This record gives sequence, C-alpha cells and structure tokens, in this order.
Amino acid sequence: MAERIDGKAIAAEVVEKIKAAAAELHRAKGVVPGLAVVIVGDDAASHTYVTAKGKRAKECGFHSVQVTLDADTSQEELEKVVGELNADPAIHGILVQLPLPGHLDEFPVIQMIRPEKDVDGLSIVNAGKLAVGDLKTGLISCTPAGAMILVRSIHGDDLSGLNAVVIGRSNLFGKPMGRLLLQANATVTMAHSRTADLAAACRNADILVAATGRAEMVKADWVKPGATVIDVGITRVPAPERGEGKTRLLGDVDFAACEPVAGAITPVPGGVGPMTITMLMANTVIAAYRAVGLEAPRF
Ligand SMILES: Nc1nc2c(c(=O)[nH]1)N[C@@H](CN(C=O)c1ccc(C(=O)N[C@@H](CCC(=O)O)C(=O)O)cc1)CN2
Repeated sequence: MAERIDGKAIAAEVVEKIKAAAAELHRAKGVVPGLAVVIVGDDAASHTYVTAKGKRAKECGFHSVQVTLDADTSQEELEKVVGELNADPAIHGILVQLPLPGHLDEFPVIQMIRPEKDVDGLSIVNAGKLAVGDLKTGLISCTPAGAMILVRSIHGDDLSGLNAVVIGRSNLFGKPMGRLLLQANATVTMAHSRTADLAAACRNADILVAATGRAEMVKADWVKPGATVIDVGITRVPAPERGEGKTRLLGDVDFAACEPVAGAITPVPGGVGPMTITMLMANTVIAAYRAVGLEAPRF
C-alpha cells in the first residue's frame, strides 16, 4: 500500500515557517506583508477559496485586503482596481481569483500586475523567469510550487534519473509544474488530451502528476508500481449516501484503485489543495522581503 502524502500536515509546517519569516521582517524592517485578493462575481467555490486566503493571511500576520467586484464589472473597472493595488506600497502581493466571468479577458488583467507583486506567478515575466531557471527573482505559481514540496518530501531535492510525467498543460499548473520538475533534474514528459496512448506514457513515470480536470481518469494500470502519484484534480460530485444535497470531492486519480500500486500518493481532499493557499502566503512574504531589498527565505 502506498504512503499517503499528507498535504495538510506539510502545509501546516510551511505555514509556521512563513509566520516566522513575517515576524522577522517586521522586527528587522517594520514591514508587514500585504496581500490583496480581487474577486469578481458570485462563484461559490471561488468565494470559499478567497475567504480561506484572507483568513490564512491574517493567521500569518499579514495585512489582508479583499476587493469584491460585481459580476457585471467591466474590463476597465477591473484594470483600474489592479492599477491602484500596483501603486499601493502596503500591498506586496496581488491575486485575481480565477476564473473570471465570461465577459472579462483575464490575460491583460494578469499581465498588468507588476511582476514583483504577481504572487500567482502567472505573468509572462514570472513564467519566463521559471522557463529560464531563474528561481531567485521570479515568483512561482502556487499550486505547482506546493506540489513540488510534496514531491520533495518523498524524493528530496534532486530528481536525477527519475522520469516525471505531467498530464495537463495549463499556464496555471501543467506548464510550470513541468518546468519545476525539469529544474530539479527529472526527465519530464508533458502529456495531455492529444497524447497518443496516455496510459502507456504514464506507466513510464516514477513521478506521475495528474491535472486532467477529469475525475478519476487515472486508473491503476496507468501507474508504474512504486511510483509517486500527485493528484491536482478537484471535482465536486453529488454524494447522496452522505445525506440529501451533500457532495464530495474527487481527484483526477482513481485513488482506491491506484493506492495499492503506487509507492506514495496524495489524497483528495488533503493533498495538493492545502498547499495552494500556503504557497500564496509564501510568495507574499517573499515579495515583501524583496520589496525592502532583503534576500527572501526559501520554503
Ligand atoms: N488566481 C487563482 N485562481 C485559482 C487558483 C489559483 O491558484 N490562483 N487555483 C484554483 C482554486 N484555489 C485557489 O484559488 C484552490 C483550490 C483548492 C484548494 C483546496 O484547499 N482544496 C482542498 C479541498 C477544499 C474543499 O473542500 O473544497 C483540498 O484539495 O484538500 C485551495 C485553493 C482555481 N482558481
């Protein structure tokens, strides 16, 4: 049976380091890390995540701002808000919660966030820094940064000789995850919906990272015996067995089938998810250190 990678426990350890780093920054420079999260519209899941971000920021001792905009906010109004946050010296990190309502174009909004405040790591500047291996001055997208900490908890920092397969090629997760694995010396295959024989590609993986967006797509015969399986999916499905109107979360990996085959595996919930918000706090404290010319801590 695989070792379960406890994302909640690992996230809690990282949060303690972030709190200590924030306290040290305040002691040394009188600076409190400031995080602004912008949310547009009424999507219930997005509101849950944004509330959790504000709560966690306060727990870490940060200055936390939430900007809530109506679902019919225009592109110009949203960009004005981001411009004001760019200019606010008390704000070191800005995140625009995704997805945005359909009439808004997320690309120009994300690109106008100053790269040094882009704690989601989604700007071309930060994506480019990661692509060329500049981890010292860039900011890395939170979910892949968190997933890498889970990988490191099993394999250490050097993945030399290991084959890693990432299923999914989004800017938010798949592409940066592939680059982080490569940076750690893994031999990386980027697989996706157009890959011929996805199952065969996955069976080659010592580290298999699933971000397909399709619940329980990864089956036991996709997993190399002993492999580390990192599940980034979250799909909410009805769970009438838990009571009327109840739901539960499924990952992209068929956990019950894959757990006996894998060497280590993340559960859903409680695996990669808790690392996402934690790494947002890590990026905010890193941005605040850099803003006052101090070397940022590593997490
Ligand atoms: N601007 C961004 N938007 C979105 C991101 C992001 O990184 N930046 N990621 C997701 C949503 N997300 C954070 O925003 C997020 C998703 C899941 C979790 C999490 O803790 N999941 C738990 C389960 C929670 C539950 O019960 O619903 C888990 O997997 O254990 C945190 C944050 C899309 N938007």
